[in-house]
Amino acid sequence: MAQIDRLFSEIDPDSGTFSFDENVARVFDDMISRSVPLYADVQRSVPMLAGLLDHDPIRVIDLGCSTGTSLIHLSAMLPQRNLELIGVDNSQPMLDQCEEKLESLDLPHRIETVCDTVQSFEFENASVVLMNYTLQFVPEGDRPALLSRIRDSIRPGGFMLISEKVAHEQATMDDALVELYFEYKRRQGYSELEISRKRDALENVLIPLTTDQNLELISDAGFARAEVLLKWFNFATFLCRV
Ligand SMILES: Nc1ncnc2c1ncn2[C@@H]1O[C@H](C[S@+](CC[C@H]([NH3+])C(=O)[O-])CC(=O)[O-])[C@@H](O)[C@H]1O
Ligand SMILES: O=C(O)C(=O)Cc1ccccc1
Repeated sequence: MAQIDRLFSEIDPDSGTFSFDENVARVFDDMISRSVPLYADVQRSVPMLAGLLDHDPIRVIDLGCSTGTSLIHLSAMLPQRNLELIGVDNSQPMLDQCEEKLESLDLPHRIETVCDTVQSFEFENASVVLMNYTLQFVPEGDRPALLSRIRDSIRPGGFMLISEKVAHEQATMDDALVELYFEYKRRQGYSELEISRKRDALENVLIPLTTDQNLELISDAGFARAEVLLKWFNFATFLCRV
């Protein structure tokens, strides 16, 4: 079980730049569910959308799988389907938490995890590629080639589901959306100190693009259709079909 996220609550001279280390991994499930609006809805949408496919097997690659939440949902919600579930993450501490969760559950499918970067991991024949809140951590210059590789790996009928924190092209509107997001975090029990320290730690680590920039990248990668499936102020989920 993830511990309560109090990572940024005390002044700690060691913590500067955000990274997916042991300290983050230990609290990650609590951190992401309290920090990402619509997170539970995105997770629920994964088996709903994958379950619509007539692929057999349904092969799902989760890029930036963290503690395996989406893959676990898929297995639990689609017990009768033939699923191949593969999670990729370059943080071993996150994958250790994932393994711990998998050991405590009795799931109907095997979930394979791979410690690698999404830029170098090679995969093919995917029904579904998930990339929820992960592209924002990939250097901007690497994003076009990664999206093209994902596009080329997806079988006819399949899709990519991608969620991102998004920026607004207009600075005043962007400031307003960020303030609304900080209000959301206050309602989730985070203090001013925790909010501002995490904002500083994420600077130059989490680099959001605008909704239109993301749609353009997705289209340039060769996806036939992309639509905004869910949106909460500065968070968006894109359904991208081949
Ligand atoms: N280049 C990279 N290569 C591989 N993994 C990476 C890379 N950069 C970051 N990661 C990994 O991407 C994950 C991002 S979290 C995803 C949540 C999950 N999808 C969820 O739906 O619960 C989102 C967040 O923390 O905001 C972390 O586990 C990183 O280690
Ligand atoms: O907390 C934030 O500011 C976020 O953008 C969400 C988040 C969630 C988990 C790790 C990093 C960022």
